[in-house]
Amino acid sequence: MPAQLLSGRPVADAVFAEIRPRIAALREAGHPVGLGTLLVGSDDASAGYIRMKIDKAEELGMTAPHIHLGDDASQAEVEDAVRALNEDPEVTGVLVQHPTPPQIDFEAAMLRVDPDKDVDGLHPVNMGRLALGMPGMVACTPAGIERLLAHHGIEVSGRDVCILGRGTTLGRPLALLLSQKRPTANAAVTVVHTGVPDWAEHTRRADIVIAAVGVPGIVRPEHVRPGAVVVSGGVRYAGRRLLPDVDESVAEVAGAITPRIGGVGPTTIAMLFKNCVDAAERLAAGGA
Ligand SMILES: Nc1nc(=O)c2c([nH]1)NC[C@@H]1CN(c3ccc(C(=O)N[C@@H](CCC(=O)O)C(=O)O)cc3)C=[N+]21
Repeated sequence: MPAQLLSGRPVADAVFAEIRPRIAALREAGHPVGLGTLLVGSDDASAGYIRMKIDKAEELGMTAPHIHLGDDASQAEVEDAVRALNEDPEVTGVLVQHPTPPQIDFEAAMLRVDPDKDVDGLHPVNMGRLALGMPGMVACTPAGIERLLAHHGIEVSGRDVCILGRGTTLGRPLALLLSQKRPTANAAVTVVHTGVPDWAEHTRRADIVIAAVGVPGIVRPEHVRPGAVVVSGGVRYAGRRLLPDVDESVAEVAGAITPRIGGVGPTTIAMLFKNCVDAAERLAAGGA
């Protein structure tokens, strides 16, 4: 039986349908809803992603102030730009596009983002809120994956979820998120990584395998139990071609699997905008 395809597009559409009226209501009441983006350097792929986010923001009726600094920007210039976005009342969400040029300390720049405008959910304050189960901005790719599984009716609660990778943008926050006590989470989460040579022993036991590595094709059919749910979350690009962590042949054994294109990616973008609208509503209500 062919694997059920876990498309991210209908999930993203559902999120957009949910936030459109909320954006309209904010605008009608005279409140700003804006995604402020900062791009440092001239990487083509990054410029393309930023363009896509700005176009989507405008299509949703949001403003999208943008700051673009050159390849040779200094740390001080980057942090000044972050401060300008933080202080701009039109900006309710701030995004610093990753990666930045080598002379820039991305984490130090992230620390300067106002946690209540941190739509990427990557600021240590928001990571801390996630770890403590406090309300706050959740990183977009993990939030999108929880939503994707819920949308497609994949039961997560009480089941064995194995996450491959412990990176700060995906594996680490996803493990925190899916172990929270909520109906669409509540899982028995295992995290495997480069320190676990027999990682396949763990993935083979899991009901749900989530790859969050960024190593193309690392997950192969022999690494998953027949019928398991497989989510390909890691992104690596060769030029503009997306190379997923999960090899295409896994579809022959999986019970359900994300497609190479139109899987986790669209849900990530949708959650970015949902975070931005959540932030705008909190700011409109007079603080976080
Ligand atoms: N501060 C920051 N936040 C980010 O969220 C962030 C970032 N920096 N830097 C770059 C990565 C990459 N990223 C993508 C999100 C969605 C798709 C996406 O929707 N891709 C489509 C198209 C795939 C294709 O045709 O290549 C898909 O998966 O179907 C791709 C890439 C967000 N990133």
